[in-house]
Amino acid sequence: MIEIKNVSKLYNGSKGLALKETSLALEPGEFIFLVGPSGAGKSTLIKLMFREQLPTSGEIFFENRNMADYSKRELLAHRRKIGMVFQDYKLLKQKTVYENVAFALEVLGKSPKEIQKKVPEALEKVGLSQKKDKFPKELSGGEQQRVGIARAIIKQPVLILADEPTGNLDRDNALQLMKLFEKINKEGTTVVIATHAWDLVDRMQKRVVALSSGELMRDEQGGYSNNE
Ligand SMILES: Nc1ncnc2c1ncn2[C@@H]1O[C@H](COP(=O)(O)OP(=O)(O)OP(=O)(O)O)[C@@H](O)[C@H]1O
Repeated sequence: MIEIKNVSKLYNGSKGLALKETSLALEPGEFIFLVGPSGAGKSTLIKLMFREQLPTSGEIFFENRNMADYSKRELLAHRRKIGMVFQDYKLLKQKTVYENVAFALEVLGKSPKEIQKKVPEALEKVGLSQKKDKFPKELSGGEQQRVGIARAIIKQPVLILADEPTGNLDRDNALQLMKLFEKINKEGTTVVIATHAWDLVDRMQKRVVALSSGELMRDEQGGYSNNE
């Protein structure tokens, strides 16, 4: 699905490389944790996959197309295929749960009929049907992130990129969210999660890609660290 080939990233005005000659292939249907200390390059890798950033050197292929060669239209199409989930949820405060999720389809120009059908399905999937008329400030952190996930999955993305999605949640809520990501993955969506939550990574037993100072240190199935 995504092939990252020998990619380095140097941000403007920065001295050191955020990513150093990193290569990585993601297959459709995988569930991958990106782990590593602060500044390791996890968010950079996610931004490159969304094409929010371009590599300084190396290439990234999405479904066999070099992402650096995208036209404007292809870039939009790329982003439509990807659902983003953020640590701070990024919900619209003045909109209800229903309206937040509907908005993701409105901006894609979908018909009211399709929106009316799909929003309840997405809310059902994340267990928030009862809270559809609440505003974000009336929800717990875990519930707000479920709205964030409903908003991501309603586009029926092939890939979900989540940057520290459980960073603001307690352990129980965080585990429930990971289980929700697992359910979505089992239904066919590829999932990539950057996280510091080593205990959850240990518990989930998925593919773990570990970065340190921009370098890929480890890539294997299992827990957070390799000395267990
Ligand atoms: N926009 C930017 N401009 C300059 N340097 C940046 C920028 N974004 C990130 N960096 C630098 O790139 C390196 C990698 O950062 P990145 O955010 O990818 O790490 P991370 O593993 O996601 O860290 P964290 O766990 O703290 O989110 C860091 O040294 C960081 O300071």
